[in-house]
Amino acid sequence: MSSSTTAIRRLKLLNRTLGIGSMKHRVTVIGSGNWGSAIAKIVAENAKGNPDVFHEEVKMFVSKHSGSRNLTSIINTIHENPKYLPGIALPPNLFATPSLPDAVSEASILIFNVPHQFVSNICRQINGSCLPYARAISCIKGVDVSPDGVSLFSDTIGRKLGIYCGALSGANIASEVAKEKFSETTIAYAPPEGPTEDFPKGLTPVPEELPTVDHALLKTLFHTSYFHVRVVSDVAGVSLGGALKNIVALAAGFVDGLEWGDNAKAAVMRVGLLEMRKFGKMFFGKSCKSATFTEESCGVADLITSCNGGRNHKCAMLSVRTGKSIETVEGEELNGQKLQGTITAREVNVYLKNKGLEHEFPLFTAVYRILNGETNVESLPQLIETD
Ligand SMILES: NC(=O)C1=CN([C@@H]2O[C@H](COP(=O)(O)OP(=O)(O)OC[C@H]3O[C@@H](n4cnc5c(N)ncnc54)[C@H](O)[C@@H]3O)[C@@H](O)[C@H]2O)C=CC1
Ligand SMILES: O=C(CO)COP(=O)(O)O
Repeated sequence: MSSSTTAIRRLKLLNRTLGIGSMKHRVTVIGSGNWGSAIAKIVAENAKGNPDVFHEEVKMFVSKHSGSRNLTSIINTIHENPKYLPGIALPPNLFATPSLPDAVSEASILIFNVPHQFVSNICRQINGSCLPYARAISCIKGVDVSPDGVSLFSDTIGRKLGIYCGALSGANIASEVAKEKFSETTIAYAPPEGPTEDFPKGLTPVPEELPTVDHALLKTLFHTSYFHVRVVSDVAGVSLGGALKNIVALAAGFVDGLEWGDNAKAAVMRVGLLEMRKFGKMFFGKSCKSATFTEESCGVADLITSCNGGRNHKCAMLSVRTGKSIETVEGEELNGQKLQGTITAREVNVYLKNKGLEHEFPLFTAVYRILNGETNVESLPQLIETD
């Protein structure tokens, strides 16, 4: 490095330290549902608390499909999201906007937090509006499956927008986090250093005037005294844990619906955890670490919380108890919130069937067949029985 480059760097460092001419990150949350609003609350609080790194104003995109007229102006007036996160005060520095271009055009950090079935459409609407050097985090629990391929939503978002996207997932029932009850989460962030298949020219660098987006900065943005963040590099493990546990949570709900007791539920959770890990190993190879499923919040901890207090578990249980379809229960019970497990079970099954691998994942396959009316919940034990 030449002496003049070193001098400029020193000057920038000094300026940054003194707050002169330094740039700050602008943060936007894309999504305003149950988890979208809870995460927006946290990052808005942390943005305000770290004025040297972040602009105080955090934007939150509110879809016109939110099912509540004027939700944007209601949120901005009463600083609460009465549709998706009622009773929780949102910070006044969080600004809701119904416009995606307005939400993303100046943001250097984008946080994606919408039900996974809406991601492709949202990316299509964003394309071309976001900063080329923006960095993103996906809080989405789902996988992007087509008959011949399975992708992480972090990769899908990154590829569609031409920016790097990491992932956040953990044992995080939104209503508990929003009430500031203690929980942990896992963030995975590992941007490539050189050219890759998705980024043949490499990533557009974050301007030097902006604070580096690294593990420490992400912790500053998401960590609180009640929401403990661990940052790792296994994006596949973090994303798959959150997506696949939703299928297992449906199985746990079915079992609870039959009142088969805790041993039965523990059995489907054990088998489910093994299938989650096997899916990661089989389709994501070395980029997915076994330890992520057992050591991080995004793995076994999320499985436990979701199989007890999650929406997938609740709707599956009520479906068995009432004899109503799970889609009917979802419509009646969730006030517009969306299940991810039912869609994921079907998407994963299309992929496994196409590969001739349904038999390798008997629990995932059984859940799909129960949802599809091809078998009944009472058959679960024999469907997951091994030799
Ligand atoms: N709620 C929770 O406890 C947690 C949820 N997650 C994950 O976070 C992601 C987002 O979930 P939530 O915020 O809970 O969403 P939600 O289940 O509350 O769904 C409502 C959201 O969907 C949006 N929406 C509805 N119809 C739409 C459409 N046609 N186009 C675009 N958007 C539409 C609404 O605007 C709103 O943002 C999901 O992948 C979920 O699995 C992760 C951890 C906890
Ligand atoms: O992911 C969750 C908790 O970590 C919430 O799961 P549900 O979508 O089943 O409510």
